[in-house]
Amino acid sequence: MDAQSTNGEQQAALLAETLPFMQAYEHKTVVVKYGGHAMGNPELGKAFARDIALLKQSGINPIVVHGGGPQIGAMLNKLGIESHFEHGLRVTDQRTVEVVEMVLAGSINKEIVALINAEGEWAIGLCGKDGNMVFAEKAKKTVIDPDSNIERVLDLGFVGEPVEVDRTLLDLLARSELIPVIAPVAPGRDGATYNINADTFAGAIAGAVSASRLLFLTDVPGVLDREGKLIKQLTVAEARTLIRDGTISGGMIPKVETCIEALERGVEGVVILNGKTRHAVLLELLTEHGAGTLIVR
Ligand SMILES: Nc1ncnc2c1ncn2[C@@H]1O[C@H](COP(=O)(O)OP(=O)(O)O)[C@@H](O)[C@H]1O
Ligand SMILES: CC(=O)N[C@@H](CCC(=O)OP(=O)(O)O)C(=O)O
Repeated sequence: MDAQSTNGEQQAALLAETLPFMQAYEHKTVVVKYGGHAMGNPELGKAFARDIALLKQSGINPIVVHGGGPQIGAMLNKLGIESHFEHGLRVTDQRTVEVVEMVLAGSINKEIVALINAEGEWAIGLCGKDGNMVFAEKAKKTVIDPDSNIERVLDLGFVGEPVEVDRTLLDLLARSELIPVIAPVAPGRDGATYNINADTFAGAIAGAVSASRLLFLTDVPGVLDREGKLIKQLTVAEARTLIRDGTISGGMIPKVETCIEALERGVEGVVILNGKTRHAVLLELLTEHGAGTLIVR
């Protein structure tokens, strides 16, 4: 067989594999959470934007929710503002929330919009404030102290939890050429601006629009066990045990908690995968060999 026909056969095999997936997702909504740790490499950023553009061109309805934790950290550092995390969430005072809004809804949001637009699509940058999309309340987070086993309430300042999501604007955009790119900042009915963990925000959006898939792009292959090996599938009960025993820690906690809530809200499939793999989104959605950790009921 000559090289040309081998190449042709490979292309046909690839098409045969991807077409049924494309058909299955046609007109379906896929929420992609693009984490701050998965950003930063221009080549990978372009590949991510290409994937999102291709989804839209294939008749799928992508919604991007992005984070930017490391980028917020760098800006706070520059400004000499200290910040620390509790249970994976940034304790946020008034000055910090101003920086969070500037970095998330400002520079990062517009960078992602520009990357997708450069792929020939029409992206629109939003945050929870736009179109009355999301309203938040001060987060009421409690944790059990592992030493004393006593529950304590965390005061995280202007950290919010989404309590109302209005899908009107997202439904309008789904019927248009526009791809929403959303920063996890939202107003409260009290007039304050809240900093919302991007994973939590993505879960709330995915739940409100009854997404078919919610993908979390991060900087690790998925949920890892104590030996650092990828766990390909996790039930909700197993995930809760791994949080309790400390195998899942830091930023992975809100991610996994969100996966659990999203499944409970009726999102069909939730996956945590490595955003540093080229074309991670396309590979996950359109091929048999899904990467990352699939969380199931
Ligand atoms: N069991 C675990 N498996 C994988 N990652 C974990 C685990 N426990 C904690 N982590 C940490 O969670 C991080 C991913 O969460 P986070 O830093 O919030 O990323 P992102 O910015 O993508 O949301 C990983 O880089 C890793 O350091
Ligand atoms: C309350 C809270 O922790 N908010 C996050 C929002 C950004 C975020 O979640 O970004 P990643 O997805 O890149 O981690 C923060 O201030 O870092």
